[in-house]
Amino acid sequence: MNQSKEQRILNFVLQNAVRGDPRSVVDTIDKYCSQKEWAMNVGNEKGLILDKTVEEVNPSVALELGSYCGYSAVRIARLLKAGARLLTVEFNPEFAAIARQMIEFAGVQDKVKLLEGPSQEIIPQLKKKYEVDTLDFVFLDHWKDRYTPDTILLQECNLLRKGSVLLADNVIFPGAPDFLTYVRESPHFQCTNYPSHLEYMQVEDAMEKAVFLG
Ligand SMILES: O=C(NCCc1nnc(-c2ccc3[nH]cnc3c2)[nH]1)c1cc(-c2ccc(F)cc2)cc(O)c1O
Ligand SMILES: [Mg+2]
Repeated sequence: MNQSKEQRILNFVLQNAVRGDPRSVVDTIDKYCSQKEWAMNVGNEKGLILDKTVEEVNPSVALELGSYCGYSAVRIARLLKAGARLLTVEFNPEFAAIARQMIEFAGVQDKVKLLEGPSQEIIPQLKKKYEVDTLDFVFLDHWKDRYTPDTILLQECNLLRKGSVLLADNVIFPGAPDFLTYVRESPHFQCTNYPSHLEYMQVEDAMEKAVFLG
């Protein structure tokens, strides 16, 4: 049975990147996905916005919704200080299996915990089961119609504190219009838009940063 695109991406990394070197894993995925097969990694242009935001926040506890192949989990984890951790949520078992191997190969497995399942089930478990107090940083990159309900759920579960930073991918393409309306009209969020492009394409996209005001 022939391989999935995600398996081909992983194989290309295993054969061409440097084990234990997160930067080489990220660059190798970008090389494959810009030259051979497009895939929905955040990519290097939006990846730089992600990097700057993670460096600014310098989170002790970060959450990612939508692991996919592990590209952004590796990208985030490589910037985390000693003792900091990233929880990443993936719904699709095939994607989760690929992401686990990608994270392991990059050598960031001690900083990253991949939680398999729907975000709406996992978010309410973060405090008790995963010993989270509050989240310093949340990267939203899962199904675009889940951004708003999960942002509401994070608040309901008291997982955000004054200054918690949400960063959302794809707010223009494929688009998350209800999320933009929700955070921009909410008195509890201070929003900033970062125009960019869809990964590996010349299509307009953007990221939205929403800082929780408490
Ligand atoms: O759908 C996307 N990303 C989501 C994947 C995912 N990986 N994991 C999940 C998950 C994880 C826990 C969940 N819990 C409940 N739903 C869940 C869904 N979702 C996505 C799509 C595109 C895209 C652009 C142009 C096109 F022509 C087609 C597509 C670009 C992007 O940057 C994306 O991020
Ligand atoms: Mg995305």
